[in-house]
Amino acid sequence: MLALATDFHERCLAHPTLSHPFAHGVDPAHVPHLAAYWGEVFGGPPDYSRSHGGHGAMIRVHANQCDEDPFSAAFVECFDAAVAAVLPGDTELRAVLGDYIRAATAEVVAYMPLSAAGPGDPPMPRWTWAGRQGLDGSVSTGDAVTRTP
Ligand code: HEM
Repeated sequence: MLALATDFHERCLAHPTLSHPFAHGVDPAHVPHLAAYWGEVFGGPPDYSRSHGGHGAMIRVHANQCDEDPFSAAFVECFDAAVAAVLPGDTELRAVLGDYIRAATAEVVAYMPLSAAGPGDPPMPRWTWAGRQGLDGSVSTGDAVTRTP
């Protein structure tokens, strides 16, 4: 997760669209925070929830920033490229990570408008080989349910 977050963040800083939100200067702990967040989403220890306020805090970092979304496509593009550069060339892994980042980006962007209501205290999303895991343990993301857990 640290390797993925490091590669991904370098791509964001180098991207003509994504460099702007980071131009004010970035917390040096951003990459480890991102790695901890993704680690928790993919079944690792709940470090981000314990130490950084959980999913709601992550959403709030991005909330009420702007009414337009110039970022989603670039964010997904950088993530897909980082996955290809850092993780094994496994088709199923790439597919489920691709599903994940598109869903996660859509959620973050939904809170970006200046007038958007806050997220409250949502649970950390959990993703497995079978896609997003529901609070009741069910899974749901289109064809992802056919994958071997
Ligand atoms: C949609 C485009 C997005 C943009 C432009 C964006 C930009 C940013 C920026 C500027 C920061 C603050 C960095 C700092 O100063 O420390 C940040 C923090 C963060 N972002 Fe994003 N982000 C986006 C989407 C996402 C998504 C989809 C996720 C999760 C999948 C995410 C996870 C995080 C996390 C975990 C942090 C660190 C928060 C902390 O320090 O606790 N971001 N993001």
